[in-house]
Amino acid sequence: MAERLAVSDLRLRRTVVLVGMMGAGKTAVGRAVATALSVPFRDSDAEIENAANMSIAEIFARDGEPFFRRKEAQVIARLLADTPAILSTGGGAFLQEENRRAISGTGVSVWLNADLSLLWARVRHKDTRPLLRTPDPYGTLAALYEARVPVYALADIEVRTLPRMTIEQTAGKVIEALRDRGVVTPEEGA
Ligand SMILES: Nc1ncnc2c1ncn2[C@@H]1O[C@H](COP(=O)(O)OP(=O)(O)O)[C@@H](O)[C@H]1O
Ligand SMILES: O=C(O)C1=C[C@@H](OP(=O)(O)O)[C@@H](O)[C@H](O)C1
Ligand SMILES: [Mg+2]
Repeated sequence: MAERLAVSDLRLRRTVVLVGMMGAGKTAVGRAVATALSVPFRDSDAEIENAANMSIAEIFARDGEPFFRRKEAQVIARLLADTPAILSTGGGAFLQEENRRAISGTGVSVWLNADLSLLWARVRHKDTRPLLRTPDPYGTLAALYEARVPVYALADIEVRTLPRMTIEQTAGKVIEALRDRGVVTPEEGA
């Protein structure tokens, strides 16, 4: 009987783009998936922050959300043109049709889907997300969730993330889904 392949024997065929709400774990899980597969990890927010030498909150405050969205689209297009990698996006990226088209052209989208209660538990004590700087951050998060879920549902693959799952367990679930879809395949000769 064939032995089970180690994760390191797998090859990534296309860039995997993690999409979903703030707090779903796109950044944390994306990094863990990349580590497990020994492929590069990119995060569109981090790319924008590094290029501007400012935090996302500072960019929103100084240049506004439309400026941020233009930068985000540029970064995503640039990273999709690179060799296959794991690319975590910010929660609003997939809402833009331009980005969805670019992603479906060369990459594969994975919706990291978490319940609103879990998202809230993860983001409520952080002040790094400018869209939640409102008098009613829970109400704002809930409204964004309602509006965005139908768009995230357009992603190629959905992976549910549950409260008791560790980052590594969720990453394992993502890798399993990628194997099922042939996005990661056995390395030739492995
Ligand atoms: N099992 C888990 N899966 C994903 N994230 C988790 C998990 N447990 C805790 N977290 C934490 O949730 C927070 C939000 O995760 P993050 O990756 O920043 O989400 P996103 O990039 O989708 O906004 C981080 O502090 C992360 O470490
Ligand atoms: O949902 C959004 O519109 C945003 C999500 C953030 O990224 P995370 O989803 O990684 O928190 C960041 O891009 C920005 O604050 C806007
Ligand atoms: Mg993130």
